[in-house]
Amino acid sequence: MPVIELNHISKRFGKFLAVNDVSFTVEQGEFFGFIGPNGAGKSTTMNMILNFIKRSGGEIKVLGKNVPEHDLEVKKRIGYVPSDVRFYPQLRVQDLIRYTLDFHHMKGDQAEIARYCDLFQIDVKKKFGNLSLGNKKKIALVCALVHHPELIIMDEPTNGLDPLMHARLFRILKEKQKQGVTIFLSSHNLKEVEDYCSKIAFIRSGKLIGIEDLAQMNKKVKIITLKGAHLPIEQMALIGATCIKKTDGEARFSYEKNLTQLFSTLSNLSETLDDVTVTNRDLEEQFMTMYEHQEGERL
Ligand SMILES: Nc1ncnc2c1ncn2[C@@H]1O[C@H](COP(=O)(O)OP(=O)(O)OP(=O)(O)O)[C@@H](O)[C@H]1O
Repeated sequence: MPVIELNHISKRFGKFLAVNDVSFTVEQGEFFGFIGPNGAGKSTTMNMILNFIKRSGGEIKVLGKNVPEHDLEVKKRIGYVPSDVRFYPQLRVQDLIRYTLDFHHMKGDQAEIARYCDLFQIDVKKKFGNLSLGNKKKIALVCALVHHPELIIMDEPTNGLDPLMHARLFRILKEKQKQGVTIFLSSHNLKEVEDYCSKIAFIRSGKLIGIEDLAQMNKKVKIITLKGAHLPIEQMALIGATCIKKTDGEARFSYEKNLTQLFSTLSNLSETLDDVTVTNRDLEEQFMTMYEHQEGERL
């Protein structure tokens, strides 16, 4: 069952088209990544999914319900972690957690809350305004979890978290996913997206430029590195090498075709090469390939 359905959604700020005809679907239980460079339209898209801002066009369904018609009903079933966490600074953490539960008309599972606070090393007596950036983020994470949401939407959730807290957060998220919770993660930390997401949507200048199944994506494209005094760049380009980068004594390129042809060409050149390595393309390579040469880049 789809948990998020975006159909040709767009958002204009005056004349500026921040999100342009974006459509995709997130299925129940998926760990879904949403990535793109700064200003690509990620937060704007999430703000429309959450009905924090009105869309200019298109249709949105969350948990099978039309947004904004079922706004409150849908919001009660979502946990949200904003990139910039803002709560009333005078409130103590324990009160923030209580107010979150009140909003959801829930008492909350005290043992579970204690476990989260313990895992994230949270002092519930402290005032929110006195917390560090990472500790503020942890409060937002706990508030996004305590009401047992069916969908968790996170905008840069690990910004400010130390590596231990980072690992603990993803342990909790994996547990949630096993229970059938859907996780929508927008992050510039490509390693975490690669480690945890199974599907990724790529956005650029407001437009969706691809949706990839991560397991397929990484196997499909190989990254080849050649070392040697005379590098056969022209021959490689002729047999289908792309994104060729050459530095002194080293050439690196992407290769999507049949490896047999590559290896047979390289074996004829073996005397001029010192080393050849073949690896699966990782998400960072994919990101660089997709975004390095943006046409009409907007700033
Ligand atoms: N309220 C607004 N008024 C005018 N322009 C806006 C508004 N909100 C966002 N924008 C613009 O829309 C574009 C998309 O912004 P958005 O915050 O969605 O990007 P993002 O992909 O989340 O970027 P980042 O990775 O830097 O957080 C940007 O050019 C931004 O300046």
